[in-house]
This record gives sequence, C-alpha cells and structure tokens, in this order.
Amino acid sequence: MAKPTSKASAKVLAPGSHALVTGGSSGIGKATARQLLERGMNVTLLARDPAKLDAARAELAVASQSEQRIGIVSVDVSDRPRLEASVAEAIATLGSPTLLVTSAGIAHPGYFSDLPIDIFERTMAVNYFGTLYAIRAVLPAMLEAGHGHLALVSSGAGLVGLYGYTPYSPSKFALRGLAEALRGELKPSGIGVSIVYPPDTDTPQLAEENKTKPAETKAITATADTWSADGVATAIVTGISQNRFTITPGTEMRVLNRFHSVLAPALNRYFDQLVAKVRREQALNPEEVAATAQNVSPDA
Ligand SMILES: NC(=O)C1=CN([C@@H]2O[C@H](COP(=O)(O)OP(=O)(O)OC[C@H]3O[C@@H](n4cnc5c(N)ncnc54)[C@H](OP(=O)(O)O)[C@@H]3O)[C@@H](O)[C@H]2O)C=CC1
Ligand SMILES: CCCCCCCCCCCCCCCC(=O)[C@@H](N)CO
Repeated sequence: MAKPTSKASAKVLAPGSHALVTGGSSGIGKATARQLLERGMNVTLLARDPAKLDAARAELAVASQSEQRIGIVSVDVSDRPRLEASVAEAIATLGSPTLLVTSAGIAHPGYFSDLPIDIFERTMAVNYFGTLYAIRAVLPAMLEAGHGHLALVSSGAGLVGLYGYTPYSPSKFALRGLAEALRGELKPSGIGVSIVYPPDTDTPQLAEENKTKPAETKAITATADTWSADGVATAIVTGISQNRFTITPGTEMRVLNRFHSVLAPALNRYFDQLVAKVRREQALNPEEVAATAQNVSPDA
C-alpha cells in the first residue's frame, strides 16, 4: 500500500540537497547517511566523538561522488547552545537542509532500583531534548524554504513500555508525542514528519547494551527479529520518499504500531510469563541465563 512519491518528498531527497543526520557517525544514523549519499545528497553528520566522525566520513566518502559534500560536526545534542551554533554552521556551509534525521540516542538498560537518577535524566536529555533542540534549530530554514522533512528515530520501546527500559522507553514515548503533536502543525507549511519504530538493530549500541541488559529484557525484545542497520535505513529512506508518518521496520513493529493499545494487556501477560520463565531458569542454572533467554519461543 505504498503511497506514490509526492512532489514535496521528491524535493526532500533531491540530489544536491542537504540532509542533517544526528548520530550519523554510527549504526542506524550512519547507514541512513550512506543511503542519502547514494541518492546524491550532501550530508552533515552530527555526533560527539571526533574520531568516530572522521572514520565515518572516510567510510561514507566511498559511497559518494567527488562533488558531493560530507560535513562533520562534533557536538553533544543535549547542549542546546552548542547544537544551535553547530546547525547554523552546517547551514552556512552546505545550505538550508531539506531533511533532518535524528538518530542520536542512548540506551542504558537495567533494573529500575539499580539505576542511578543520572541515567534517567541523561537519557531524556539526549533522546528527547536532543531531538527537540535539533528540530528547533533546523525549522526556521525549512519554513523559509517552504518544504522539508523531519524523521525522528524512536523505537519499538516507544510503543510499549519494556521491562528493563525504565529510563529509555519514556524518552522514546516522548518522541512519539512530539511527532504526533508536530505533524498537523507543520503540514500546512509543507514540512513532513516521520517517526521510526525499529526493533532491536545490529549496531555498536546494541552490542554495548547487551553487556548489561537484564536477561528478562532480552527475552522480551527477542520476540521481534533483530534487523540490520542497513535494513532500517532502507525503511527510513523509503518511508520518507512516500511521506509516511509512521515507519515500522518488520511485521512485529507494524502490528505493534497498529494495535499497541489493544495488544498491551495480552503482551504484558505474555511478557510476564517470559520474565517468570527466565527467573525459573536463573534459579536452576545461573550460568546459562543469557543462552536460554534467546531460546524462548512464543508458544513456550
Ligand atoms: N540498535 C537498536 O537496537 C535500536 C536503536 N534505536 C535507536 O536508534 C538510534 C541510533 O541507535 P544505534 O544506531 O543503535 O546507536 P549507535 O550507538 O550505533 O549510534 C548512536 C549515534 O548517536 C551518537 N550520539 C550518542 N549520544 C549523543 C549525544 N549526546 N550527542 C550527539 N550524538 C550522540 C553517537 O556518537 P557519539 O557517541 O560519538 O556521540 C552515534 O553516532 C538511537 O536513538 C536508538 O535509541 C531504536 C531501536 C532499536
Ligand atoms: C506480531 C505480534 C507483535 C508483538 C511483538 C511485540 C514485540 C515487542 C518487542 C519490541 C522490541 C523493541 C526493541 C527496541 C530496542 C531498542 O530500542 C534498543 N535496542 C536501543 O538500543
């Protein structure tokens, strides 16, 4: 049921136009930046670590023609004054952006009672406010141009609150609220909004969080397939080209997005069973927790 590519979204992805990608030095952001470069766009990557930004630029240069530009800016998206200055600088260098993709984000899973308050505050500051600041920084230029697109990377954990993700799920819910509220306001100005709900995606972030993720959380997130960053990036770019509001990589996320409030009671009962199963296995065999968590099947 793909909508035809609209004139406005053709402009958003037009060769020679400028896309800003927060979190563009790694994972989903980098994979998306590569596909935008393959479409002939100029891209600015925003992230903190200058070494990762340099490496990403070198890697992405291979996917682009010599006349294409890849800008990199080292900035923390939660630092509003510096982010605003960085976006202004990127606009001065590569022009008014037709597209903003906000992929900068962090996840520190754990048990609620074990997590320090800093993690909750930091997760909201980066995932929610970092996205909000980036949107506010690009919007005046898009409004002046009369077209543009914002693609916000939320998560399946932004549709249902997930065990072990008490700092993270609310930050991704907040993005859903922001996207839904913004959509109608920006529509008359020709600015499109998309919100992306990926399942677990094979990125450095996932590898990192898996080191400390509760076994119960792994059992729950394993009910949806793990995607590649390229697969998610393809879904994002295709979704933008079709001016889709919700972008849901995979059947599980599509069903979850369509029916989350209806499914919630049954899902929560099912997730409770998974948690109980993991707990029994932990009690029987503490060493094999991680392995058994991967083997839980829906009809177990
Ligand atoms: N991987 C997964 O399983 C899923 C991921 N997501 C979401 O997708 C997005 C991308 O995740 P993923 O690609 O896995 O993660 P990666 O860790 O691979 O990439 C995250 C990117 O964000 C940047 N970043 C992190 N914190 C900040 C900050 N404070 N300021 C600026 N940049 C920052 C990182 O660079 P640096 O550290 O140098 O700043 C990096 O470029 C996140 O929002 C995540 O929540 C959603 C669903 C599933
Ligand atoms: C057909 C039935 C549909 C019901 C399926 C329910 C699936 C719930 C699992 C949601 C998985 C979301 C994981 C996000 C992880 C994440 O964002 C972090 N890895 C970020 O780093």
